[in-house]
Amino acid sequence: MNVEINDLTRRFGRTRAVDGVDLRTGPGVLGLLGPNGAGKTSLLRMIATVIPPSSGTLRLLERDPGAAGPRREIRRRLGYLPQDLGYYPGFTVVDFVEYFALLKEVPPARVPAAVAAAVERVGLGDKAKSKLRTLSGGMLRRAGIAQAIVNDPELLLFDEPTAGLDPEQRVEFRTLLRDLGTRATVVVSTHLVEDVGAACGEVVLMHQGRIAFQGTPEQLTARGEGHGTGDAPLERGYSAVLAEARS
Ligand SMILES: Nc1ncnc2c1ncn2[C@@H]1O[C@H](COP(=O)(O)OP(=O)(O)OP(=O)(O)O)[C@@H](O)[C@H]1O
Repeated sequence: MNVEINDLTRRFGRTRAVDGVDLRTGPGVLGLLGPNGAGKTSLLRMIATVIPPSSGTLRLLERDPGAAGPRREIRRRLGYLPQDLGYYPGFTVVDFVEYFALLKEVPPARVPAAVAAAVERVGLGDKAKSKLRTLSGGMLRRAGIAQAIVNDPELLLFDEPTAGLDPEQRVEFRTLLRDLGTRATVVVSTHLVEDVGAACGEVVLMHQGRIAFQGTPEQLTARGEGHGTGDAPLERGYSAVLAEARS
């Protein structure tokens, strides 16, 4: 199992952003759904080793991120696209992705090819030498995806990766997700249930810091049959589960 989480809780003052979550997952694409404030970002940040849990246990890539040595190794082998990634405006796309490759300790001799491959994979080959300040929001998001995949990670965490992408790019990104999920564990937080239907083998729906549903997209769809509101079957499943969690 690449991710093993037991009774994980993260508090911010009196708020329990994540409240007793259990989750185990191996290779494949896992979609993380839930309304604003459900705890998706907080859960991803703990898995990304950016914030520690308040309580509970977390094992990543068979290692304990609470200890400095294993945490460093986990960080070398993971990729993370946060919701609001900072960009140095004067960097080119290549400078930016290369910077992350070096942070992740990709062997220097392999960096140029790894950077070129990541930039191509997100469709930014023709913008490789462009300064970040000249890119559109969607292109910046793709540069962010490139930095997350540059080290060929075994654990990939995307926080709302399709926000700002145009429809064609979103479709291409879903193809990339499916491809990445054949080898890595990919956890993707999104508000777009279409992303989940198209790219995820498994879905977790969070509500108030807890897991309200875990299963396949088909199982979530089944929860909406006959009730639930929404234009698409998955949306009806989503709303039916949330309505039940709130009642
Ligand atoms: N650094 C923080 N300090 C204080 N409260 C926080 C912090 N981060 C998150 N929270 C709170 O924790 C709860 C969960 O937030 P989180 O960002 O994890 O949810 P989310 O599901 O990612 O939401 P969204 O869909 O809006 O991105 C919210 O009530 C939020 O206000």
